[in-house]
Amino acid sequence: MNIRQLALQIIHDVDVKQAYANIALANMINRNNFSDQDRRFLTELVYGTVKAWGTIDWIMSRYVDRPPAKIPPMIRNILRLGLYQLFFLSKVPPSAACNQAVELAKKYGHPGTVKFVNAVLRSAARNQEKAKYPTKEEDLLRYLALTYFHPEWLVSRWLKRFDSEAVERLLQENNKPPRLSLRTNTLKITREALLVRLAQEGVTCTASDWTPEGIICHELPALASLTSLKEGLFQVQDESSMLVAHVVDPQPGEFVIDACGAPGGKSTHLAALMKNTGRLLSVDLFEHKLAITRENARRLGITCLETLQTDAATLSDQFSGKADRVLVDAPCSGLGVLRRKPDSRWRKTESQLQDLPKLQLSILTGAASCLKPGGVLVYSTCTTEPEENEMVIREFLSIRPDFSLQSAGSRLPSPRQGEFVQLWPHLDFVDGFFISRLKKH
Ligand SMILES: C[S@@+](CC[C@H](N)C(=O)[O-])C[C@H]1O[C@@H](n2cnc3c(N)ncnc32)[C@H](O)[C@@H]1O
Repeated sequence: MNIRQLALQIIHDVDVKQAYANIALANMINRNNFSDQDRRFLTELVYGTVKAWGTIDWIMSRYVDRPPAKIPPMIRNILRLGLYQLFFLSKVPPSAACNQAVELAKKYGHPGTVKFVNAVLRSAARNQEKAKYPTKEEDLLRYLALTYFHPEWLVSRWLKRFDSEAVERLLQENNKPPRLSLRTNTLKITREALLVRLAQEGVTCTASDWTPEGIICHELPALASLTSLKEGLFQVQDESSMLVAHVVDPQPGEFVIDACGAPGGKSTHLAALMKNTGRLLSVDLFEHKLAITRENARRLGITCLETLQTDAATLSDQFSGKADRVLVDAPCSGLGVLRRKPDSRWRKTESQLQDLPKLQLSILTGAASCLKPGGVLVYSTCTTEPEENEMVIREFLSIRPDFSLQSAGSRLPSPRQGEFVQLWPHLDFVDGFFISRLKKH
C-alpha cells in the first residue's frame, strides 16, 4: 500500500473539494486494514501537511516563482507533501521524500511536471537555508505565523490584544492535540464508579478539576471498543463545554430549550442535571444533526429530551413566554477550538467575524423571547473573539432592556470572578470558550 499516495488523495480533497481532513482520514482508515505503523505515518503526513499549510506554501514560494494557485492542483499538493517531509519530518531521508514525490508526479503529471517537481524538491533539499523564517526581531508577525502554522490575519489580531509572549503560548497550545475528556452520565453511574469501570476496561484516567462529572483520559484502547460507551455510561465532551450546563443550572421538572442543540453534548448534560424529568427541547437547523442528538439521548437513557428542526431565530412563534431556561450555544468562528481540527485554521476568514455576530444576535433575540419572566438565558460560543461574544451580549442588552446580566463565573463548579467567562487554551488548558448568563425580568 502506497501511504504517500493515500495521503496525497486526502490532502488533494481538502484542497480542492473542501473535505475535512479528520473525516477524510477516518474514512480512509476505516476502508483499509492498515498496520499500526502505516496508520500512524498516514496520519502524520495528512495532519502535518494540512496544519502547516500556510508555512509550506511560504516555503514553496522560496523555490518556485509562481504562486501555489497557479500550479496544477495535484502537482502543488505533491510539492506540499514533499516539502512537509523535507522540512518537518526528520525521520524521512530527503532522498526518499524527493524520490517518492517524483514517483507521484509520474502518476499524476506529465514529463514536464515530473521534471518540475524533481527540480523544486532537490533544490529545497540542497538549500534549506533559503527558506529560513525571519527572526522575531526582524518580523514578529511573520515569525509567529510561520513558526506556529497560523494565518497572519489571526496572529495580527491576537497581537493587538496580547503581548507577544502570550500570543506565542496560545499558538503553541493550538498545535497540541487536546486531551480526551468524558462526561459521566450521572443518570446511570457516579464518577467514582465510572473511573473504576474505565480502569477495568484498560483506560488510564483521572477526575477533572473543572467539573464534578468530568474525566480525563491519558491512555485508552479504541473508544468504540469500550462497553461502558455502548452502555451509555459517559459522553465524550470537552471540559469547557461541560461548564455551560452548570451555568444554565436547570432544575428537575423545568421546561428548558437548547436553541442550537445538535449534536447534543450540552442538551444531554442539561437533561442529566434535570434528572431526566421535565421537558428538554433540543433545537437545530439541521435534521441530520438532530438524529445524532436523538441517538446520544437513547444511548444515555434520556427520555425527557425531544428534538425540533427549526430556525432558532423564529422559536418564539411557538414558545413565546413558555420556557424556564434557554441556552443559545451559538454557531461561531470556532477560534477557541483550532487544536481540534488541523485544517480549520486555514478555512477561517476575518470577514466571518463581521457576518457571524448578526446571525448570533438574531438567534439570541429569537430564542430569548421564549423565556418566562424570571427565566434564565445563557449564551455560549467556542470562540475567543469579542465581536462574537461580549459585543453580541452588549448589543442584545441595548435592544432588550427587559434582560440583565448575571455573573456566569460565580455559577461555575469552581467559581471565578466576572460577569463573563472566557476560557483560553494557553491559560486554562481547555478549549477556548465564552459563557454569559442573563435574567429576564
Ligand atoms: C456550536 S454548535 C452546537 C453544539 C451543541 N450545543 C452541543 O453541545 O453539542 C451550533 C449549532 O447551531 C446550529 N445552527 C446554526 N444556525 C442555526 C439556527 N439559525 N437555528 C438553530 N440552529 C442553528 C448548527 O447546526 C450547530 O449544530
